[in-house]
Amino acid sequence: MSTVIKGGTIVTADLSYQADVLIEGGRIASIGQGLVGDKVLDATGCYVMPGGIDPHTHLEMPFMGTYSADDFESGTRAALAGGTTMVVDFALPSPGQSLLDALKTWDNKTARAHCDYSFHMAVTWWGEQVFDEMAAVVDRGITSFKHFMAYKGALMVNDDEMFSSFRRVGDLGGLAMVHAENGDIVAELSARLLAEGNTGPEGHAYSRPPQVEGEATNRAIMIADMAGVPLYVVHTSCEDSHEAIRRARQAGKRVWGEPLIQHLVLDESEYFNPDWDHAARRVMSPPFRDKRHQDSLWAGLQSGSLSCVATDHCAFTTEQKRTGIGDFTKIPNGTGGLEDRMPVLWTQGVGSGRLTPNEFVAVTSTNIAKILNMYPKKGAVLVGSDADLVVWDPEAEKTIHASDQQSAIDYNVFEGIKVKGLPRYTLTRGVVAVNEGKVDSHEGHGEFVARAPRPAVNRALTAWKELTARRPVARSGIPASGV
Ligand SMILES: NC(=O)NCCC(=O)O
Ligand SMILES: [Zn+2]
Ligand SMILES: [Zn+2]
Repeated sequence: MSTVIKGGTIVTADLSYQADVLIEGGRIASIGQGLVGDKVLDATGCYVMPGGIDPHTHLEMPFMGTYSADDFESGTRAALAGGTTMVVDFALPSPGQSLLDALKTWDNKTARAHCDYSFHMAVTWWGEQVFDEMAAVVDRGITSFKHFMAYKGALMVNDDEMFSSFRRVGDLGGLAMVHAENGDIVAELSARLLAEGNTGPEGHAYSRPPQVEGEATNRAIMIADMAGVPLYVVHTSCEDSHEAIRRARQAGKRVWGEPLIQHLVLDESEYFNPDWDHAARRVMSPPFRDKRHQDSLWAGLQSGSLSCVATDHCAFTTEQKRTGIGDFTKIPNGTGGLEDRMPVLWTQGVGSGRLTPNEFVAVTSTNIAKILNMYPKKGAVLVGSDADLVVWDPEAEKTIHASDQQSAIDYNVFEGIKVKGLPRYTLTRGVVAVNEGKVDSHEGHGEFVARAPRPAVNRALTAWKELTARRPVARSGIPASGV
């Protein structure tokens, strides 16, 4: 059966034009005028865009003694409700665990996924086994490797481990990723704050000032440069980190930065709320910042120095957050946003004139599809691309309330925010998952998306490194090695 989307304006990262889209077998079969299909979706007054891709989620993630509350069922349902048609989650070996065992665990979480998904692999420890298994992970279609520079004593890796891992990622044609915060300093500041009686959720923000992020971002950039590997910096939250990324890009380094929708629109005043639950529900790393940092992130999206907007969706219930009463370091870190990323970014970005509709598509879908080497299967409206599409009604409005969200948690950090711009239809590989604004998605429809290495960038970096490498000076009569 074929489906035709009629009467809309196609909006991609580089073009806007009026055309119908014909879908057959889950893919875009034709784009043009007057197309005919078995089923018709009316897109009059709407934009037809590539579905969103969220490159940063933690569904059913074991973390800080518990599991994040949204799994691949509720998480991907929430994604589709908000116009996101693919998520990329993190397979997370515990320190000492085989990467391939961790991958099996993550494979087993996905049976009920409503939309397509892929994985990044986290490198949480280093050794010969990790070195060897990374090749098998790449063969499985997972080519991006995340390193935590924070969470000391749990997930954090040190500089020597990161350098070894980055070099291996480079050789395999992969992408290095970092959670950039100086974990040693965070641990020191946390201990001092607790000793001084600063035990509330605001202590979390005080323990992670922008400097810890700026320092770690710059360090990761320099280590990646020395290793000859491209680098993706997740949840860039502040000018200090953005500045390091901007400078690196101006110097020709292959570095990308990812702000979160939370950091773009929510600020640190949330942590000063006298209601403990309110503040703790917003505890995440890095924490929310002030307006100066938010302006920097928006400017980065506008100018291209920041590339993708994600959610880092890692949702915990109020009950789970309360583990940290009396000690902020025990509050599970993470917030939700999968259902809200696209409508909130559209409203506060396109609605305010800070982003064009084309830039919106670039930062929610196309850029990451290219960075993760799945373009134009994903992130495009082209003949042959997967029909992961959102028919976006720029006039549809709602106020965000936890009471009508898909996520399993009991609150929403965007509660009360008004959005204008919502999906009329969301299609996942041609199957309608949001119909006339109502969620009607299909458990188990989601498939794993394997990604091939992208050796061209890595080869270019390696070739340049080799060409410019420091070499021994040949001296007549003096042997290179001692006698
Ligand atoms: N960001 C956060 O606070 N929780 C999820 C894990 C991570 O990305 O650091
Ligand atoms: Zn992180
Ligand atoms: Zn994360």
